[in-house]
Amino acid sequence: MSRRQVLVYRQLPPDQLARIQQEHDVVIANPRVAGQKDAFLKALPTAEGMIGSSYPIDEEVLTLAPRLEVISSISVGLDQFSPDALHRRGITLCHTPGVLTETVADLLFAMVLATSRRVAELDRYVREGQWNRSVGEDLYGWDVHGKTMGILGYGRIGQALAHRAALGFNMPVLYHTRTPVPSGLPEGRAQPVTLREVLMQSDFIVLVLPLTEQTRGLIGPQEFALMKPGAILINGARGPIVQEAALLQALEHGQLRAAGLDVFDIEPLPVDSLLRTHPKVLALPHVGSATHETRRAMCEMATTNLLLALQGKQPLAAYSPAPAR
Ligand SMILES: NC(=O)c1ccc[n+]([C@@H]2O[C@H](COP(=O)([O-])OP(=O)(O)OC[C@H]3O[C@@H](n4cnc5c(N)ncnc54)[C@H](O)[C@@H]3O)[C@@H](O)[C@H]2O)c1
Ligand SMILES: O=C(O)[C@H](O)CO
Repeated sequence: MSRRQVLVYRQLPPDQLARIQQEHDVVIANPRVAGQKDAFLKALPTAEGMIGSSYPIDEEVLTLAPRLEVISSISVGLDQFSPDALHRRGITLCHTPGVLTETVADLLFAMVLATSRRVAELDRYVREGQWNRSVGEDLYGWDVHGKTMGILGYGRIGQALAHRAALGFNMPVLYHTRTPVPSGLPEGRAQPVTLREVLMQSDFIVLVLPLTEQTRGLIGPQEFALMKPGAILINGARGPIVQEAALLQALEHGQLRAAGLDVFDIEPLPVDSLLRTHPKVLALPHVGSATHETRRAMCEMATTNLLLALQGKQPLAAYSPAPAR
């Protein structure tokens, strides 16, 4: 097996990098790190494999990389790529589904609890020295157990979230997804419904579906208007699925009680974003899968995917286009 040229465009644990270096010649250049963009661009013309994440591999990048055969993304989401275009060009696109499912579901549920019980807001209250008497109603939160959980996108993570809600917190679950699937829960604990029904009937609306042409801007003024007054929106999917201006309006007008956001239109969130300082927003820096165990598992899986694909073998998980109907 001949050595190939691999471009590593995000930091890997040393042992995973060593696995690649054992078989291939490696250039390390992260275009998001100051001073490394030129090295990234310079490596593209000879790159046959790439591994990384969080950087758009667009037409401009691909035009510079005519020898590319494999891209291994350290993510489950494929929105940094044009998967069908890559497929047409014969480039294998691998990703890391499954190994992060439970970790992301944990974080989504943490956001449900934190927004409803006002955890971050009350932490600020104590730190700022405002706790000088028993708290009054103005600082009370709202119960989570028994409330209705609405999930948009009932795939791996959506189902793991539904388990936590239904079995851990006795919450009725409503879900809407592109491809109908059984709930995976005991009879009567979760129901597939329309998007409109999720929006109208849920106390919590959690987004955990991919960013695609169909889902971009999916939640806008009309969808916010359908929500129960006092609903809480959690976006653990991708920022552009929610229209940020409409989200701010819904928070301002009291339609939404709070929003828990792990993802944003522009990441990192610009310092002048109104979402950064909004009192009803719980903002996290895209950390759904960011635990030591899971980020390591993602890097291992992505490395294995890259090595298998460069050997001409089937990777553990690769994109394949939906069959034509
Ligand atoms: N915040 C984070 O750090 C983080 C971490 C992992 C994943 N994610 C996001 O979560 C997404 C889901 O991950 P997963 O592993 O559960 O994927 P998955 O493929 O198992 O599930 C996605 C679900 O969304 C549904 N869906 C797709 N298009 C839809 C549409 N137009 N309307 C309704 N439903 C639609 C699919 O039918 C599927 O059930 C990823 O694509 C990624 O964007 C975010
Ligand atoms: O899609 C994913 O895996 C997460 O959002 C991390 O990028």
